[in-house]
This record gives sequence, C-alpha cells and structure tokens, in this order.
Amino acid sequence: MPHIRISDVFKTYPPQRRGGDPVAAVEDVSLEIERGDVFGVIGYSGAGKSTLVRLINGLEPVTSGSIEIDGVDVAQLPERKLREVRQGIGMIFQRFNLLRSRNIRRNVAYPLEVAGMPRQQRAARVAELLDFVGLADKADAYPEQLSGGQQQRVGIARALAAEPGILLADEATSALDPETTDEVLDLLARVNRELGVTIVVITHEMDVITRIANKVAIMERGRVVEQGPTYDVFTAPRTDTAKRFVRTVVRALPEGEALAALRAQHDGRFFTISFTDSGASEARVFAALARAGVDFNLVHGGVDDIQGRVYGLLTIAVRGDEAAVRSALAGVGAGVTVTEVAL
Ligand SMILES: Nc1ncnc2c1ncn2[C@@H]1O[C@H](COP(=O)(O)OP(=O)(O)OP(=O)(O)O)[C@@H](O)[C@H]1O
Repeated sequence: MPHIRISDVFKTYPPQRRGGDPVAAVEDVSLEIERGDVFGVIGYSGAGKSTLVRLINGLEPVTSGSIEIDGVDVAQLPERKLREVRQGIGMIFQRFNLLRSRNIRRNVAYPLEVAGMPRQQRAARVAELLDFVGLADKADAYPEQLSGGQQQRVGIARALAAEPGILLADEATSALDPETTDEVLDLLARVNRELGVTIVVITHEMDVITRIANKVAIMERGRVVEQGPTYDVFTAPRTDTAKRFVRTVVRALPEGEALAALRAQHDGRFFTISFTDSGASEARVFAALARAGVDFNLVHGGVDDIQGRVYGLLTIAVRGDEAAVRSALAGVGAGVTVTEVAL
C-alpha cells in the first residue's frame, strides 16, 4: 500500500472576481508515494504545488477525488481523527516560520507543548532533536541570531518533534544560498535515511530534485505532465516543461547565439551523444570514436551525477558522416543515443 495515494484529485477555487472563472488549481492529479520515498514535485509558480501540499495535510478539502494516507481517505475522517493524521505529518516552509520571541529550544518544544507532553519528557526530546540537526549549542539562541540554513534546521527539528511519518517541505531551500541549501538538503536526506521518514519536496529548482528525490512529478497548470523515477525523467524528458527543467541543470547543448558561436569555431556536423550509466561512459565513447577513426572535437557538454548515477550529454563536431559516428558507437553500450544538432 502506498504511504500517500492521491487519486483523481481536483481542487477548484471560486472565481476571484464577480463574473470571473473558477480557478482550477489542481486538476486530475494522481500520484502514489511509497513509504521511504523522497518524492519531488516541481513546477513553475502557479502550477498548483502549494495547493497540493495543503490538500495532502488536510488543511483544505479536495473538490473531488481522494487522498489516502496509509490507506485511509482523509476526506472521510471526522475532525478529531484528521487532527491525529495531521500530527503524523511534519511541515517545513520557505520562510522557516519560527517564533521570534522564543529561543531555539522553545521553538522546537512548541508542538510538544501543544500536544501536552510532560516537561521532563519534552526537554529530553528537544535535546535529542537539536542534537540530530547539529544545533545542540544553539538551544538558548534566538532565531534572528542564526543563519538561514540554521533556522531551517530548527524548522526541521520542530517538524520532527512529534515523530511524523511524513515530512512536507514546501520550497524549503528557496530562500537559501547554495551553501546553506546543501546543508539543509543533506539533513533532509539523513531524515529520510536514518529515520525512515517519507518526504515530499515541493520546489521550482531542478537541482533540488536531482540531489535528493528518488521520484519526481512535474506539474504545469494544475496537472502532472510527467512523473517517474528521477533518473528516468531526467535522462528522457518527454514534455517541453520537463526538458526546460532538465536544461537548467545539465550542460545541454547551447542554443541560439551560443550555438552559432560554436559553429563558427568548429568545422563539421554537430552531433549530441547522450548516454546513461548502462555500460557507457565518457571514456568509452571517446575511445570508440577514436578506434573507428572518426575525426571529432568535443565542443560542449559533460557528465552529470544524478543521485549517484551518471548521465552524459556530449556535443561533438565531426568531419565525416553520421553513419561513421553511429557505427563507431554501436558497441559502446545500451542507452547511447546519437542525434544530429539541427542547423
Ligand atoms: N486560496 C485560493 N483561492 C483562489 N485561488 C487560489 C488559492 N490558492 C491558490 N490559488 C490559485 O491556484 C493556482 C495554483 O496556486 P499554487 O499556489 O498552488 O501554485 P504553486 O505552484 O504553489 O505556485 P507558488 O510557488 O507561486 O505558490 C494559482 O493560479 C493560484 O492563484
């Protein structure tokens, strides 16, 4: 049974102005999130990601369809039961949402106070949580004395206080610089690995997805337009939106003026060679071309690491024909594709 099953979900808001159209924020979305997944949902602003989060944690009801957590349809639950389900879902936010007037220890303790945990037990749990996120020495500090990355780690400690099975991260690294983004993503990966928490990561940054999500769904105008294991979606994007996101992280072929500049520098026809980790590597591709006597220059590209797996995208200029390139690469391994770059 999936940990979270989203089936045929629609969410429509009433028209924003008199005589306007209703807003279809989420349309016909179905997703299965397994226990232990780090499931990424990526899309541009307005795609419906935050709405989906509010539906998953039961903050808003679906218009139609169902959301099941551990096989239980949350829409059918009475308020008291729904509150229990919500307690099993931790949440972190782009702006951290810490209480400024409370020190770090009391921020992390807050949900435990609300849940009525006795003081001593609470203190022990908070100490354990701060230790886990590496901020034991900041217990008495106030949020404004901490860096953004540290504040988000406090947010994570607070979200984990009630030992949730699910953590929803809504643009959790969008307000952070690259270095602190790393620190927060590393911590989320540990939360998943060491505590077995299922994580749903909402983002508009492909880099976040390739770093920690094992599966991804791409949303556009309320709909999921592509989904699957991150590596598969990444190495073989089908929709324009997916291709655009992939292009933000791989060293894909430049277009327009950059491409024209490369053509001016290099003779011959341009081919893009892509390969997955099923046997091929940059060295094997180059060796095969050289062995076959293909006269080539690498003009662009490189190899990317997606969750520890290799994906290569190389553009070469060749003096010779396409048949020679293809036959040279025929024996290199499965998953090698050769495409001529359109003029
Ligand atoms: N409470 C609401 N009432 C009316 N319309 C809403 C409401 N919440 C969201 N919408 C609309 O639903 C659509 C999806 O919004 P949503 O915030 O879910 O997208 P998003 O992908 O999270 O984008 P962002 O990252 O900008 O928040 C948008 O057109 C938005 O204007």
